[in-house]
Amino acid sequence: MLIETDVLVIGAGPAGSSAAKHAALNGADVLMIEKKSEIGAPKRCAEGVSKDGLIELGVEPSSRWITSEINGVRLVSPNGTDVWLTEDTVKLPEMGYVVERKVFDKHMAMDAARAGADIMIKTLAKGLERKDGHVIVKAERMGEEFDIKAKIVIGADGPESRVGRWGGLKTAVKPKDMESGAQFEMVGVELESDTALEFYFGDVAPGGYAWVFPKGKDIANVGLAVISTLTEKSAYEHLVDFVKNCPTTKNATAVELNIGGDPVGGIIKKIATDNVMVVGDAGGMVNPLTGGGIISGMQGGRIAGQVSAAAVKDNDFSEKRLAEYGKRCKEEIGDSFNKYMKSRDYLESLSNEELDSIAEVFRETKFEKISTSELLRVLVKVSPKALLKLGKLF
Ligand SMILES: Cc1cc2nc3c(=O)[nH]c(=O)nc-3n(C[C@H](O)[C@H](O)[C@H](O)COP(=O)(O)OP(=O)(O)OC[C@H]3O[C@@H](n4cnc5c(N)ncnc54)[C@H](O)[C@@H]3O)c2cc1C
Repeated sequence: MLIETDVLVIGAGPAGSSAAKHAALNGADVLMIEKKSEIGAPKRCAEGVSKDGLIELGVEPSSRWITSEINGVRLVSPNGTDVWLTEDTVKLPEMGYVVERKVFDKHMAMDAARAGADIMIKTLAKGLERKDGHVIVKAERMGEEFDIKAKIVIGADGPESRVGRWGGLKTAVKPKDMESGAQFEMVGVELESDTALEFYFGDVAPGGYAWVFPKGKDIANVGLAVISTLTEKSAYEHLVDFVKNCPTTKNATAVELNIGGDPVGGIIKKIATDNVMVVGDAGGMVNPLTGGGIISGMQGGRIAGQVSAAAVKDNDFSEKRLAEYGKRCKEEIGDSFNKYMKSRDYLESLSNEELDSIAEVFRETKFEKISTSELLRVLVKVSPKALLKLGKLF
């Protein structure tokens, strides 16, 4: 069997669905394939998304996939000192809603289908080759093997992406830039507030942080991410210790376990070549500080969809034509990642004691509104290296 299409999207996560939707809206014939039988499940995500991000993407919030609305954060230092900030005081990425990914992802795939994209579930891409200016992708569904001929392939196949590599892109992520995440969805969580995201810093999660994201009165995603080169223990072992020792979770029960990688090294240098583009986690479109990649992946997907459809109209699928995609991703997403990368380096350099002193000072400070320069002024008071590491950002 041979299926022909203009644009083939491999992977129906948020980035893939966004790419498929925008390629279809811009006139391309689009097929999206997904290896799993249920789009969005199992999740590998704490499910936090920003309201502003959804608005910017034109996605209407829906009670079908919102589990809780968030209006603040609780930041907890290693000795338990906590700082509460509300959304009126500070704008934080990934703050707005905690969603149900298995409903959210399906909703985004439905949007792509409504825009005109075809979807094949339970369909695995196994490899690709270029032939006569096109790409032939080997695929398998329910034991049947077949070929898909496409003008452009968009690899939206997540953190363990193989599509880019098949197409000749260097998508491998260095271990120091790959966070390992482990998370329980838990019930019986004794939340201080069911409208605030909780973040825990320090040795609980070397190179990352631990989180409690509420999904109901006593339900939450409780997880953490670590950089494996900075710790002897696995993310799962850190998580078990965290849950046992954290007052919020020590009496809670897990009903789901999620394990997954999160590439936090920024967008890979080259994200498009002849006939092939990568998007979302596959292209490193993850906020290096927070590890959040839903919104940025969807933004990348929108650009990939628009550029691929325009390239189809021009009948030009060359690396040169698709370079517009890399350029726009850098301008619209990548440049903002640089400051998050520096903030992550700074955070990583702080000892437990320094984190505790910063938390103490923040607790005492009455912030009207935290501007970045105000934040730096307070940080420099307690941690002079803040100026060194972050000074040029503000
Ligand atoms: C523990 C953890 C917590 C996180 N928390 C957050 C958070 O709170 N907020 C946030 O914004 N981000 C979070 N992230 C990151 C977020 O989950 C990802 O950035 C996001 O899912 C990326 O979307 P994507 O579409 O690029 O990839 P994915 O969502 O991974 O989708 C890729 C899809 O491709 C499919 N696929 C793969 N290979 C093939 C193949 N060969 N053929 C067919 N289909 C294939 C997969 O089955 C999958 O459905 C977290 C990540 C982790 C690990």
